[in-house]
Amino acid sequence: MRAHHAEQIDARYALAKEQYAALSVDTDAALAALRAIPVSLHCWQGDDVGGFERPAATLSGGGIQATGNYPGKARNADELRADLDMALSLIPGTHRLNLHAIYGDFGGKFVDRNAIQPEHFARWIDWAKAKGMGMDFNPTYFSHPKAEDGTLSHPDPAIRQFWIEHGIACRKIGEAFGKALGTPCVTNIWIPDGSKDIPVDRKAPRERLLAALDAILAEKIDRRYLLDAVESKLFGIGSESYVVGSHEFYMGYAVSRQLLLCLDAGHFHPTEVIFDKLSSVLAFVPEVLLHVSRGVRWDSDHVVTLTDELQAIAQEIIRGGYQQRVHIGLDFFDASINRLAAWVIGTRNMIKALLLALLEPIQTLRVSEQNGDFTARLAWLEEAKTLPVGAVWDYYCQQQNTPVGAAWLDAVKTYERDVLSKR
Ligand SMILES: C[C@H](O)[C@H](O)[C@@H](O)C(=O)CO
Ligand SMILES: [Mn+2]
Repeated sequence: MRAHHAEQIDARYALAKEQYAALSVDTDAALAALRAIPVSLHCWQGDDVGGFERPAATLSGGGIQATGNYPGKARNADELRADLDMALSLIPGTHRLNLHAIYGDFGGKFVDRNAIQPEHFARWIDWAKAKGMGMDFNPTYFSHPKAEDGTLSHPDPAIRQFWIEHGIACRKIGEAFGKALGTPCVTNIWIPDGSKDIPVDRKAPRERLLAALDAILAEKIDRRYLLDAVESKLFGIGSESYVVGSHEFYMGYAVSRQLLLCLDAGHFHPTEVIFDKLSSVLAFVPEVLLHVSRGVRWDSDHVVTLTDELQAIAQEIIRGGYQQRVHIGLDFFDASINRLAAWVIGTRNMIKALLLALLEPIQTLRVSEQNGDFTARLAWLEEAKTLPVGAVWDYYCQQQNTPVGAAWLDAVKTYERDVLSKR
């Protein structure tokens, strides 16, 4: 029965391949290109951004929130690894893991943020190495008593120094990941510093942040191991009137220091989109980190769905040939649905969007545009939407030994019954 199903998938793929070939699209080449694009899965979807610094730690402050109370969240790093193993088995391709600093294996001891070391992440390195995956990293500038009213822009030099030391420690950990795994670790700095109501002094915190970032980044680390990124935000919960690390601040900083700029899809005005920023920003910074997310009203972090914006982001990456310069990371946290399903839905959607972009009849589109035939350009952009991408996607999932169609949901439900419900 399964073999028959597999034959049907092959047959549907053969027909789709012919249809795309008639438009000069090589589906085999598209799938080979797709396999080479990793998506960095964010560890924090697995436990609502709690981390494992202390037993039963929860997210506090930072202007971010995971709403919902779905049962079965990971309570320690072993459970998180098991959940990730399960989720990754349902996602085609080889991807990456994006860890936050609060997710170390701390062995039951409290290790403060400025004292974390690569050894606290040795088990993650072994886990990733065994899977042939790369890892990315983030200092954690929230959920800590010293982060209650600012971090790198804090007026108190002692507090700033503590967080500078955390940033330095995290870059060392990122470097260790890069060395051990043979692929550079993108280490992304995001801080929540800001103000609920209208500040009088917008200047001094930004000057302090700039100096603190320079102190963190003072040591040059080989780009074969570590890539530094900085992430802006428009507003957070409790920082509605002012965010120190605004877009203009980090854009200027990344350009002047030639760092990666992180563009989080949920960090701009509600109707502002990031796809059109890629070709602009990449004219001035060497590489970009994406935090692919879905903003809904005030929340920047809903599970990624196959929206127009997601498709446009993927199109810009592929059309621009930016696969080596754009690092795709995910950033959402939803505690109201099965957390593994959230990873699987969001990641599969990201990959589907890339596949759609790789299957565009790009030659026809480009020639139409070059000839000024905008009628044909619009016509083909619309025709492309109903080409048989589903047949190519199913074939890819089968080829990668991952469930075809919604079969992944059965696996998640079984895992929920056998594992998550017992936590
Ligand atoms: C947990 C992450 O650091 C966080 O989501 C950050 O990337 C962000 O986007 C904050 O809104
Ligand atoms: Mn983000």
